[in-house]
Amino acid sequence: MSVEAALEALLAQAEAAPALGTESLTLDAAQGRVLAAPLIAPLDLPPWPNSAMDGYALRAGDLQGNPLVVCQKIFAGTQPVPLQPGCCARIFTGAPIPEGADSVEMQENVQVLDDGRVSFIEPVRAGQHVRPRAGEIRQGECVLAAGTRLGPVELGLAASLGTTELPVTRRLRVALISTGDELVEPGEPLLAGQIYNSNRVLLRHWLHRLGCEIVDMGILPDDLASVRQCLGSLQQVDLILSTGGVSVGEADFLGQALREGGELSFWKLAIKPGKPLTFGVYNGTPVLGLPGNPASTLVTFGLLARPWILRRMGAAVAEPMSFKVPAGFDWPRPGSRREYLRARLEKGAAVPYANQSSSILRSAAWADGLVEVREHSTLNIGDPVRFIPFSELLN
Ligand SMILES: Nc1nc2c(c(=O)[nH]1)N[C@H]1C(S)=C(S)[C@@H](COP(=O)(O)OP(=O)(O)OC[C@H]3O[C@@H](n4cnc5c(N)ncnc54)[C@H](O)[C@@H]3O)O[C@H]1N2
Ligand code: MOO
Ligand SMILES: [Mg+2]
Repeated sequence: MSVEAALEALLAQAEAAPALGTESLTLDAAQGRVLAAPLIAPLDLPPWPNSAMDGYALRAGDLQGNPLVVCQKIFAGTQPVPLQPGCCARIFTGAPIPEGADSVEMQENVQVLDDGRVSFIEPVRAGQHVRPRAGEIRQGECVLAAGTRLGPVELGLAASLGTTELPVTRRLRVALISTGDELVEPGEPLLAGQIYNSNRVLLRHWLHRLGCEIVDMGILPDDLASVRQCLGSLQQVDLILSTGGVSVGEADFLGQALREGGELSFWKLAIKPGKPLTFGVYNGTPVLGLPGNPASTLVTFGLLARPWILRRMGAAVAEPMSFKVPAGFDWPRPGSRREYLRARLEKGAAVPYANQSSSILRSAAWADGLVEVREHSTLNIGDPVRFIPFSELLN
């Protein structure tokens, strides 16, 4: 199955699922969540015209080349009085423009005369350096569309409108399972033949960044009964996410558990790393079985699980932004699978980590992102390749 077909099937399944409930959260609690309804501006922004500069507010038409009398001083946070003809006002950035004024001149372009009047060195264009009422946002406008992921900027914008709470989709409940008799948790002694469970920490943090609630099932032993018992026990979750045990080994049980007790939707993609990715349903709960190799876990989670999770939570944009960069390598022997190399951007070109073995997580720590190398196609140095920055994938 191609990467595109798998992604399409996953997104279709996410969209067909019953919509998640919503909840109202304070701006502080809403970080990383998905807006469940459009944010409509409750007021004009700015609510009243204010000065963009430290200088003098005036009516541009008053300037017939003669100096103006400074009749008031307006600090930000104070209220001005209407401007009389022949007057101008000393004004500071952010302060309200007095009624009757239509422009502001910077103090650098004004000469203060001995008698306190000011003469304007430069011609003044009506409207200059004034931030008009509703110049940024008009009351009733849709400021953030439903499906927007709420980060610092979106939350700041909501605050600028006086919003204290936002409607967001509830957290997706994701059961996280690490399979493998060889696994132990960091902190335990490493006995012969054991390795530390890194996928669990990788995915816990990643799921947390995506706004998910984690039901951590820890490590499952490699036996069918344990896998089926665990899958069967998970009723109240939106997704079962497992790592390991999805290839063709005699200790790989996830596929069998799905075939016997649930539904195996698809298995094996034309992707490297991540070929044995498995997707199915068990007792009505979607099950995503990621490969155990940590780099495979990372690539399949980033490119396939993450879009499913975001779409399931109602995010308008589920897929990461990517862009073309010149390949800093050649690729004379293409394979039959789409490859995602962990690569750095060096002098604007994509340079892959020396060892692309899918068990090497450190390649991702070293890299800036993934370079997509298409199946069956050779590459010469300098050819454009699609680059997906980790800054996109990991958030
Ligand atoms: N004869 C074949 N063997 C394999 C094939 C194949 O097509 N023919 N596929 C290979 C590919 S591709 C991948 S990817 C791996 C995936 O195998 P599994 O998903 O079954 O993963 P495991 O066998 O359970 O583990 C693979 C590897 O990763 C280590 N691992 C597992 N879980 C963790 C974890 N939580 N933290 C850190 N490391 C983990 C595990 O010790 C193994 O070394 O199959 C290939 N085999
Ligand atoms: O698909 Mo695997 O991750 O190539 O080793
Ligand atoms: Mg295996």
